[in-house]
Amino acid sequence: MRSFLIKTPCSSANIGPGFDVIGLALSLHMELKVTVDDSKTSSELPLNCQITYEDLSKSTEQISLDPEVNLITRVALYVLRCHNQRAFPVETKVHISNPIPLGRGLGSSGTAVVAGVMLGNEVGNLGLSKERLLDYCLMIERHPDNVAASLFGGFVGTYLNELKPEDVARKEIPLSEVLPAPAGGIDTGNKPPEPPLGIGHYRKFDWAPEIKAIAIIPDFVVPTANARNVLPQTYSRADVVFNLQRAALLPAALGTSPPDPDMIFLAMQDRVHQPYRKTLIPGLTEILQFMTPLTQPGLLGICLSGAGPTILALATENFDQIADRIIAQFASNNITCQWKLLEPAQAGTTVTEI
Ligand SMILES: Nc1ncnc2c1ncn2[C@@H]1O[C@H](COP(=O)(O)OP(=O)(O)O)[C@@H](O)[C@H]1O
Ligand SMILES: N[C@@H](CCOP(=O)(O)O)C(=O)O
Repeated sequence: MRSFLIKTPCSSANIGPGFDVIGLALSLHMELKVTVDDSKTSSELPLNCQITYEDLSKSTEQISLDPEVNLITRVALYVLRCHNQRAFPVETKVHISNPIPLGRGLGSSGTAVVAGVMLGNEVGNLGLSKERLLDYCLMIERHPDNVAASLFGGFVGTYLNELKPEDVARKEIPLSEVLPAPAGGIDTGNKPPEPPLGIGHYRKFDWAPEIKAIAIIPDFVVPTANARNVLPQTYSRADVVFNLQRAALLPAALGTSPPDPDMIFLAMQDRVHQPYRKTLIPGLTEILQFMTPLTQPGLLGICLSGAGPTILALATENFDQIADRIIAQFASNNITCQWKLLEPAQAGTTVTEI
């Protein structure tokens, strides 16, 4: 019998100008308690796997307990099947405790994908490195900012490699072939497409220890796919240059101690995704405009977290007042919120024997 714990932090992607590039792992962790009972020789469980789910975030969405449907186990099966293992080992039990709210811009799906690749790697005894597991994540999540933060931890800058034409084609295989629709318990025997080597890479940046992250989480869902559909296909040169200037400053601004509020506030401005997502998030325009380090002592910068609707405010003090002002702005649009004071989660995803 083997028992182990997989702990994966949530993420806040983009941090203003770093759309699909910059990510920050935060101290809200999903945990998977896994047991593999190898004293048994066969199992009645579908795909030899039993899932239990503890929702600590009070989300309204029901998470499937079918291992062929649940995102975490589906991703684990993808990794296993790439290595000629068709099902979980007899007999696998996975208990998921999840405090990360779903569809709010705190990387719940990226966290699930990262936990899933880790689960496949561990139960299959595959011995894949985290760097290789990032390739598997990218076959599913497609942008590296949130998954790299959840996998490696901390404040990261990410990029995708220029791949050879045949590898580009493999990387762009439709998601329906990577994670095929559930086959109703019937094993189709198909081997899924393996990721090309070295799709995605990351670099960790410093983070000034004084800086804390306030996450203001509205009580409504914005699916990331919808928030990507409202973005334009092309941008003006002026808007691209505006974001490049700020993204180049951001790591130095957030890594320097003591933090310079004016520099950070400027470095967190964005013209690539936030202006377009305002249509999905009532009050976002006002929230991004009405608070500055001058009007709000302690505030350093403010942005949309991931694809939203969560707002991320970085600050050194007066956390309650900053959160209260943002919550009041949402309340004027009849939207209620919860908020959390978080810190960077430097360790990323960990596996501990228990
Ligand atoms: N722990 C989980 N287990 C299974 N599915 C999950 C889990 N977390 C997220 N998901 C799936 O991901 C969806 C949310 O993904 P997405 O729209 O990208 O929002 P987010 O900004 O939270 O990542 C959920 O609706 C759910 O289908
Ligand atoms: N760069 C992506 C990040 C999505 O993050 P999530 O937390 O909303 O899943 C984007 O902005 O679309």
